[in-house]
Amino acid sequence: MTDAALTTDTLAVTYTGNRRVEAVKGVSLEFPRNQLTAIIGPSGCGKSTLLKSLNRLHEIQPNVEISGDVTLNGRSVYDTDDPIPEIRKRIGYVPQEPTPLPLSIYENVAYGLRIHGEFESDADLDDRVERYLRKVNLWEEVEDRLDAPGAELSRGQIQRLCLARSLAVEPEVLLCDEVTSALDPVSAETVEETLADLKSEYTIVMVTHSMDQARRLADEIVFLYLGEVVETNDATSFFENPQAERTKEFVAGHGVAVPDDSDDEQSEKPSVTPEQ
Ligand SMILES: Nc1ncnc2c1ncn2[C@@H]1O[C@H](COP(=O)(O)OP(=O)(O)OP(=O)(O)O)[C@@H](O)[C@H]1O
Repeated sequence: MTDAALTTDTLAVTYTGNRRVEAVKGVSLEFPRNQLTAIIGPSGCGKSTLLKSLNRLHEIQPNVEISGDVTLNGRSVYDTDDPIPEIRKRIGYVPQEPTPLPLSIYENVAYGLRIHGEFESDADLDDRVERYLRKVNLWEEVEDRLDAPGAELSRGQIQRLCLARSLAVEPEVLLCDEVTSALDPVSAETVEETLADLKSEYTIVMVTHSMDQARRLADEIVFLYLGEVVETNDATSFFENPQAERTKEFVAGHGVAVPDDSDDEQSEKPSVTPEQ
């Protein structure tokens, strides 16, 4: 049986604004411990919505309904009295856009540790900041300018700084939402190399548009289509021996886009009904 750090049980997410959109439709998944799982699928299939619902990040926007559950190391993420910041500490999130805090390089990493009071002395804080900058392969590039603003770094360096900030509070799971797609190819490669180094030590769930990146990095693949899981498998089996017809088409590079609403009334798209 899989040793799963994170599981979902018939998790469903519906946007209830001007129109109802069933973005994630009753998804049950297991994310294995200390492995990198890539969530892939065509644009609009619900990848980001699924990722954000894993640590309740979607709750920062109005008009979202959720049912089902997420379990982190045996404890419900939804049916709990734990404060949401505590949940998001245990399940970290790195967004697509590299976003430094308006603080120094050092303080960007120290930030969460200071908030959660998780250091014993200044020397301990220094050690932790260095440890996590090393983990993301950034220490040697910044050790002589730790007091400089984080925003002065290159975008690839900032994204690694954001990874260090997330890792410093020792999350049980790390969510990565297209973390290389806003970067130039060289920066994207350095961030990808960092994820490759981290993945045996952390449970990582990553959304990516890049099949090549999923092939290079992922241990496990979840293929979503129209808010449902079409296929999930270890990466080698998924790419070399896809089972579902939809997966075969997707892997072969076909059927990539969810049809546009305006093209065809009968076309497949996330279930949308007008607001009552
Ligand atoms: N805040 C929102 N309000 C209403 N509908 C939304 C909202 N966010 C996403 N959606 C809809 O939910 C569906 C899933 O969107 P989501 O962003 O999760 O897909 P995705 O697979 O991550 O897309 P992409 O690959 O383009 O980033 C889409 O139909 C989208 O239009």
